[in-house]
Amino acid sequence: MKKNPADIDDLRHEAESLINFEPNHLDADLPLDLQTLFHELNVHQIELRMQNEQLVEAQQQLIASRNDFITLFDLAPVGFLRLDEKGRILQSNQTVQEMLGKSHSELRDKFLAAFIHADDLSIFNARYNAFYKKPEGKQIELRVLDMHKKPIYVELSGRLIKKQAGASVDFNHDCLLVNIITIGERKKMEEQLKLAAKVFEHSQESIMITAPDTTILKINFAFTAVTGYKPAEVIGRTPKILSSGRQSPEFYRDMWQKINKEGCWQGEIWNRRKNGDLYAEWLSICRINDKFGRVSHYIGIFSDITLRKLNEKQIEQLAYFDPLTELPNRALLNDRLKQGIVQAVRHKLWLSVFFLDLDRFKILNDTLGHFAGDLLLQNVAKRLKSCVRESDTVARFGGDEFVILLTDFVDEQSAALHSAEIAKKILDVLSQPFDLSGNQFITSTSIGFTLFPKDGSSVDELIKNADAAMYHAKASGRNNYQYFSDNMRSEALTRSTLENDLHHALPNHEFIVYYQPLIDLQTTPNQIIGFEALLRWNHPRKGLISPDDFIPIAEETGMIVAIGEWVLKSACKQFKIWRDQDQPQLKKICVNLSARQFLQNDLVHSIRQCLDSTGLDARFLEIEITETVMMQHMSAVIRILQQLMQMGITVSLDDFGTGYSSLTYLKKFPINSIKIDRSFVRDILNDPDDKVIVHSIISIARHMRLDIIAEGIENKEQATYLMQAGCRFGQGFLYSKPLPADGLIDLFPMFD
Ligand SMILES: Nc1nc2c(ncn2[C@@H]2O[C@H](COP(=O)(O)O[C@H]3[C@@H](O)[C@H](n4cnc5c(=O)[nH]c(N)nc54)O[C@@H]3COP(=O)(O)O)[C@@H](O)[C@H]2O)c(=O)[nH]1
Repeated sequence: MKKNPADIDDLRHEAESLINFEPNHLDADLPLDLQTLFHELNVHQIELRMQNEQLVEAQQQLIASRNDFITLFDLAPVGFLRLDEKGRILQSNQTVQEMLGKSHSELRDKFLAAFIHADDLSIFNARYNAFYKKPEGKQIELRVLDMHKKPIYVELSGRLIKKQAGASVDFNHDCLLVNIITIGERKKMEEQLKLAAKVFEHSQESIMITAPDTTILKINFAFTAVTGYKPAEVIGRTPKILSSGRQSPEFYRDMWQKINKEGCWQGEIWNRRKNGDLYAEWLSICRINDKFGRVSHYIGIFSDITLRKLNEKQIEQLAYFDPLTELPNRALLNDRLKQGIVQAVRHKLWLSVFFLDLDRFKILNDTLGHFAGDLLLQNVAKRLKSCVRESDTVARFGGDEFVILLTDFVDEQSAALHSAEIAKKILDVLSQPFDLSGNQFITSTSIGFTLFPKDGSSVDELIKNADAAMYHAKASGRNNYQYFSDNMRSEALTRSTLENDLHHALPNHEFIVYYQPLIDLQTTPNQIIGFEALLRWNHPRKGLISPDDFIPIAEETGMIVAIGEWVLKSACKQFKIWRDQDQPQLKKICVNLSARQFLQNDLVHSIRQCLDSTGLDARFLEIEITETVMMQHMSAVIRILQQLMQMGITVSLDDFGTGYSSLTYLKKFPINSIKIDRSFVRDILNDPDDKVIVHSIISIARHMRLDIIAEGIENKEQATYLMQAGCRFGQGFLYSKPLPADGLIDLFPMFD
């Protein structure tokens, strides 16, 4: 029976009182020996009883602690297995049993291998022996299978238990106590960390991780590739090592303010590589907080955008700058003008727009070549820039045309005054000789300028008006400047109305082709050998408009291509009708082609198509071109003319004598006839110069075996003179004004 602590204390007191026994207290009847013996017996008995009580107590404690241990062993949050040398399970705790979904008896004497995932068995088998013998410091990671054969990641660690002397059957031999913990979460974390590490290392973006004080803790490969710095060279230092000095302290202050306020910042930054080169990076910096909301790290991620920036710059350069002169081109000029207008409106300021055209630039190009022409344009660009402020814009508008934008004038008077001064300066500077690779060249320029807001409110209007003023400068003898006037405004208005109306003329069938007969002067009576097709515009409000008034607009706007095609087709069709009316003396129909038509890609193809569709034989068609057309696009024109000639078409050179009239050109160009301009015919009877010119032209043409046609013959005397001078063909009011096709029938007997 278990004594409670109070009983034990009683006994202990009883024993102590006996131990302290003194003989004079004992029963005097008993001999002293006996009394002593009796006393000792009592003491002994009490001691025995005490020992027994203590033993019982110790046994009870042992059982309790064994039970406690078993509870602890079973319910420990980690699994325990006792394995023998072969890996057989000797004992398992409840945690393992629950993990594997097996009872103790189902596990007992089974090999642990039976519960391991097939793919991990080889690891276990290969390592168990060594693990058993010396488990210290070793772990085996593998997957065991639960009751549903689902793999669970576990880590085994162990301790060898040597057999104990006097141990129970279970422990009378060596065994391995294996500790099993599930590591599924840890594995997941490890996988994620591995993945993150791989992403970090192999990222194309450069990454740098810093401590809260911006000390660099880690960088990746891409960081080294971009900056040239290896980890050992930057870890422990701050990103200042990359600083280029290009960003201001305010820039960095704003950047850090944003990071600390919003958590992230991104933007473009210029830094310096280890080799000293500057580079541009697109950088994002993010603040990483710990669970208490304090900064734990900063992560900087950047990519090198230097090449992209260079490309962008080149593209921008190409898109907005003229490659030859490096001046802003039309697109940038438009942009600057728009901005200038906005600013001027906002601050009530005035602008001035100059339009410049070099005088006789084409002559230089043709005489000294394109290289010299390019050099001149480059030098002109430099000189123009030297005449204005840095904030003004000098742009190349195209060819030999420049536009200058002057800004920030406080009122009209100062704008007009300064513009006039600058115009004079430009005229002076550009009239100084240019040294073009050793060749001295003198040029001049014609300038027109216009003011905002007085003379125009839009970019187009301002340029158009400045251009109109420039034309007036040219017309006033070149090498001067003109300020856009109200007269010019009404001219510009008329022009823009006409341009607008011209767009509708073709679809509204407002064009008519007139024909002027070509006469053989040497036949009696003079025979009509063909016609020149001359376009008329029957404007709905203004009536008949001369081609001189609308052909230049059609040229500039490009409408001439469609209009020219229509004229060609109408003329060919009409001439075919006349030919089919049994008129064998009709040998040619002449059609004027303008410069712009020569620039279209498929001119030859379109002429061929026209002949095919009208059925007119190519030998009846004559193309008229002016010297100006020939000069502007020389090689292209020669090529096209050759192709036309191969088709059987003839070519005549119109307005001869009014342009450059270089004899070299005459030799170069494939032509069949020359037309003497009517300005020489008009005064031929009275003006000795005109006589000389006409005689010279006829003589040249004869030598070159070219036909000669004199234009603008208005009286018989002129006709007789020309005929006697050797001119075979002519046209003019003497014979007929240009008329519509049906008007010609009544005039000439051959049509009867
Ligand atoms: N690209 C194209 N140009 C064309 C076309 N149609 C005409 N034009 C060109 O327009 C210019 C003006 O032509 P137009 O007003 O028709 O004048 C022609 C004649 O009317 C005029 N002429 C003819 N005889 C006389 C005369 O005795 N006296 C006098 N004062 N004028 C006369 O000459 C013009 C013919 O010019 P040309 O072409 O040089 O032979 C003119 O340059 C036309 O070329 C077209 O469809 N496309």
